[in-house]
Amino acid sequence: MAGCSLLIRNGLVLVDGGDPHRPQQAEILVKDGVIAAIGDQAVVGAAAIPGITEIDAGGKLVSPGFINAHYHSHDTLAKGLMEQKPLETWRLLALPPQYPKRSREEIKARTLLGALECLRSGMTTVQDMVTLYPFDEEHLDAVLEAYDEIGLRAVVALQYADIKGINTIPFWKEVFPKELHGQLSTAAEPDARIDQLAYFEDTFLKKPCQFERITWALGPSAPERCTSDLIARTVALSETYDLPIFTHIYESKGMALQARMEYPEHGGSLIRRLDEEGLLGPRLNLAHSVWLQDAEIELLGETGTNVVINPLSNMKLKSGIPPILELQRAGVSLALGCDNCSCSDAQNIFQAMKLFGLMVHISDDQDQTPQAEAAFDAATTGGAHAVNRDADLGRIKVGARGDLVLFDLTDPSYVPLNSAVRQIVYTEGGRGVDTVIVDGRVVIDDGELKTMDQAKLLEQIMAVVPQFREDYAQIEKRVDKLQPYLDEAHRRIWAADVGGNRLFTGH
Ligand SMILES: Nc1nc2[nH]cnc2c(=O)[nH]1
Repeated sequence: MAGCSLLIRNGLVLVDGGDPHRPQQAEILVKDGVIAAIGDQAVVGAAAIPGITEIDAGGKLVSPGFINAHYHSHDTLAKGLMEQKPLETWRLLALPPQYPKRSREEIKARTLLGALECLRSGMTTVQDMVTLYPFDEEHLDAVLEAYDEIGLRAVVALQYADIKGINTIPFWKEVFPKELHGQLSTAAEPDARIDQLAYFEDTFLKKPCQFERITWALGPSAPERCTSDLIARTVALSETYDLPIFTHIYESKGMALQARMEYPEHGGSLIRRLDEEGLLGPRLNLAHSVWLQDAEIELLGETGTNVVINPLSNMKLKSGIPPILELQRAGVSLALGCDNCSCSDAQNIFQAMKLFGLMVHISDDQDQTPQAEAAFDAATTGGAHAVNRDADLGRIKVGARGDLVLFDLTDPSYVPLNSAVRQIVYTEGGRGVDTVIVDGRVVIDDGELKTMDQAKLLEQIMAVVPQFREDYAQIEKRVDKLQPYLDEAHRRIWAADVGGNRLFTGH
C-alpha cells in the first residue's frame, strides 16, 4: 500500500526552521505519505482529495516523528532482567551467540514487541542492527515482516563480523583458566556457515525492496571484530548502493584499551585504522564513541563522520559519558539511540533525549549551548542524517514523509506550555504521546495501536517468553561461574591508562 493521505487541522506545529519554543498553528496535508502542503494551502489541497481523512489536532502539539538511530531487536525479551553490569559481562548474558537457536515465532514476536515500544514512545523510524545467530534467512524474513505489519519505518542492518569475539575482553588469556576459554564467546562470534554479506547483497540490495518502509544499512559489528578485507567489502557495498553504515566503537574502556594494545601500527587508534581503510565519512555512523581521544574527534569532524549517542546503555553498562560537547565543537553530526532492551532497558526516546541534554553539564559547567534543542535535533534531523534520509525524514516540511507525533497538550507535562522543545526533552516521559503517524498512516491513535490487534500481539509474545526465560537462566548460571575471572579482567582494565577519562562511574 502506498503512503496514506490525511489533513491535520488546528495543531500547534513544530515546522522546520520555526521557533522550537513557540510552535505555530498550521494545517498539514499529507498526500500519499508525503507532506504536500503546510498552512492555508493544506486546506485547499485537501479539498481536491475526496473523502480524505481529517484529524482534529486542536489541543495537540505536532512534532516530527523521532528516529531511534541505534537499536538491536534481538534482546527485547530481556528488558529488566539485569542490574547494571560492565559491557564485557553483559555481552555474555545478553547477545545472540550465547543462546540456542531461536524460533521464527520468537524472532517475529520480539521484533514486534520492540517496534510497539518504539511507536508508543513517538518513534517513527528505527535503525535495527539485528544479530541473527546462527544466521537463518527465514529469521531475517520474520524481522522484515514484523516491521511491515506493524507499520514502523525501519532501516535494517544485519550485524556481521569475521573475527571471533573472545579477544575483545582484554587480559582474557591471562585471567581465564584454560578449560574455560571455550565458554567465552561474545557478540562478535562470526557465523561461518554463510557469507551473510553476500547473501544480503544478492537477496536484497540488487533489487528494489518489497517492503515500502524498509531500507537497508550495513552493520559491521565493530572494527576490532572485522578483518580489513571485511571492512573493504563494507566500503564497496556502501558506495555501490549508497548505504549508511553502523558500527560500535569505543563503547567501553575495555574496547579502548584493546585498541591501544592491538593496533600499535595505528597509534592504538581504531579511528585512524578506519581512516586508512576508507570507512570514515558521512555514510558512517559510530555508535557510542565514549572513549574517543581529542585527535580522533577532530578527524571525525574533518571527515564528516557521524556519531550515535546512546546515553541509557552507556550509563547502565558503566561505560562512561560520551564527549558530546567536544563532538559538537568539532561539528560532528549527532544522532540518538536507545540501544538494546537488555541494557537500556527502555525504547524511550524521551529518556534518551533528557540524558543527552543533562550529561553534557557534568563535564562542563560553562557550556551555554541550548542542549534541549541539540537533543531534539539529535533525535530528529540527526537521526535522519544518520540513516541517509536528510531530504525526507526528521522535519516537518513540504516534501518530507508524513512521519509525525501528536502530543496531548492537556497532559501535565505541557501545562503551561512555556517551551515546546524543552518540555518535550525535559518533561515528557512518553505519557503525552497521543497519535503517531508513519507515511501518513495513523499507527497509534489515542495511545492505542491501530495496525494490529495489540491483545493478540501480546499473546504471541507471551507464548515465547517461557522458552526465552529458561534459556536465559542457563546462561546466567554459566556466567556466574565466570564471574570471578570477569571481575579480575575488569579490575585490570580499570587500572590501565588509555589516555583519557570519560567520567566513568567506576566498577
Ligand atoms: N551495545 C551493543 N554492543 C554490541 N556489540 C555487539 N553487539 C552489540 C549489541 O547488541 N549492543
